[in-house]
Amino acid sequence: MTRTVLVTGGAGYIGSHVTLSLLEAGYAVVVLDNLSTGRRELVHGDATFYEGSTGDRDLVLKILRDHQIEAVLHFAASTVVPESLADPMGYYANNTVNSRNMMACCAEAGVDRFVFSSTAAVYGEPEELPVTEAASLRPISPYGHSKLMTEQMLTDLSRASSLKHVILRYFNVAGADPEGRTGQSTPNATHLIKVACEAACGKRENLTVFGDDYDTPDGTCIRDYIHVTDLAEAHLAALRYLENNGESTILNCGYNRGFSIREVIQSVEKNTGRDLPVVNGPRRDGDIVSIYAENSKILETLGWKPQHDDLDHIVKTAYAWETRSAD
Ligand SMILES: NC(=O)c1ccc[n+]([C@@H]2O[C@H](COP(=O)([O-])OP(=O)(O)OC[C@H]3O[C@@H](n4cnc5c(N)ncnc54)[C@H](O)[C@@H]3O)[C@@H](O)[C@H]2O)c1
Ligand SMILES: O=c1ccn([C@@H]2O[C@H](COP(=O)(O)OP(=O)(O)O[C@H]3O[C@H](CO)[C@@H](O)[C@H](O)[C@H]3O)[C@@H](O)[C@H]2O)c(=O)[nH]1
Repeated sequence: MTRTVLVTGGAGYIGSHVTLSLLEAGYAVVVLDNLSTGRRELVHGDATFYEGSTGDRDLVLKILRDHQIEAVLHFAASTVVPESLADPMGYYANNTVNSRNMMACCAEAGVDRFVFSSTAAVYGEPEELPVTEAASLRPISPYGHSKLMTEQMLTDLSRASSLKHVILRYFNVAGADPEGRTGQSTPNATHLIKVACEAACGKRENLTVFGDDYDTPDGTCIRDYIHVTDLAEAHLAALRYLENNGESTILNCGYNRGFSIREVIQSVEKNTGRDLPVVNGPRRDGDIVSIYAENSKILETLGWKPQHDDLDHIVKTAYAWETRSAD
């Protein structure tokens, strides 16, 4: 029997990749997206699409019941760290309050598998690297807090009900489907690799490095860039884990290593053959200096086997998408 899953945020960057993987694996997919940053054309033709909000209780309950949804993969969110500093109430409304609605609807409709898109931002500045799931949780942005509050609600609900969850803490997601079927088309994107690829193909005048006086080897911030296709496979593995009665758990999604902004720029220049117009700017508020994932827990728990752990490959697939998409 075909299993049907609900993907919130399925018109977005990561949700559209996971939808592809789910369809390929034989799931039926329903997408709920309000198109605030997502694109209608990124919703796969074989998925059923609802334009609407995760905060709309009646709509969410109707979808869960009409489609006999077995699991929810909850991507829909506001995702930009600096934007969250300027608009904290908006971030708590969309990321925390609307996520509460999704969980409450699942409890009411008897949907008891929930995969949640959390973030490395819940750790704040780590005391030790690589960072494990057991590290202190001290977010430094409203975005990180809004996600941590959702993690807490989910943990409490799972204790009090039959719901089981996998919380995936993504590190910096980048790249695009190697077959070019989907990619990142977020308007006014702020993500480093996306912005660098836009600059490389002349869609932006330059790339500003936000701070080069940090206490790191080359003075710029360090992140763990994970290929979006590997992340999509982690979601499939998480779903299967819950189907096999796995216990609720929290897992880092990253590669155990970090790259500085300068290293990313070098990779973009090498793989695009373009000199990037780079400008040195001031530090950006809310930035963590250095963070990368300890990933042994996800490898052991889900049997996840990353296939795309290579910065040059990540950059090449991101650039290939950038040069074929008009936006
Ligand atoms: N991109 C990253 O590096 C990264 C890292 C860590 C965590 N995440 C998390 O992954 C998830 C997906 O991020 P993304 O990079 O694909 O961003 P995205 O902006 O491309 O996708 C988010 C999608 O959610 C939709 N959406 C937002 N609010 C909604 C609402 N109330 N109702 C219905 N739809 C709504 C948007 O229209 C969009 O399609 C988010 O939860 C984000 O916090 C992303
Ligand atoms: O034009 C740019 C864009 C970014 N950066 C820097 O590059 C690093 C990475 O920034 P960015 O790509 O914006 O990612 P983060 O702020 O680390 O946040 C991303 O990664 C988090 C997980 O680590 C997710 O939760 C967020 O949703 C996602 O936006 C930071 O030091 C930025 O200051 C620049 O110097 N110039």
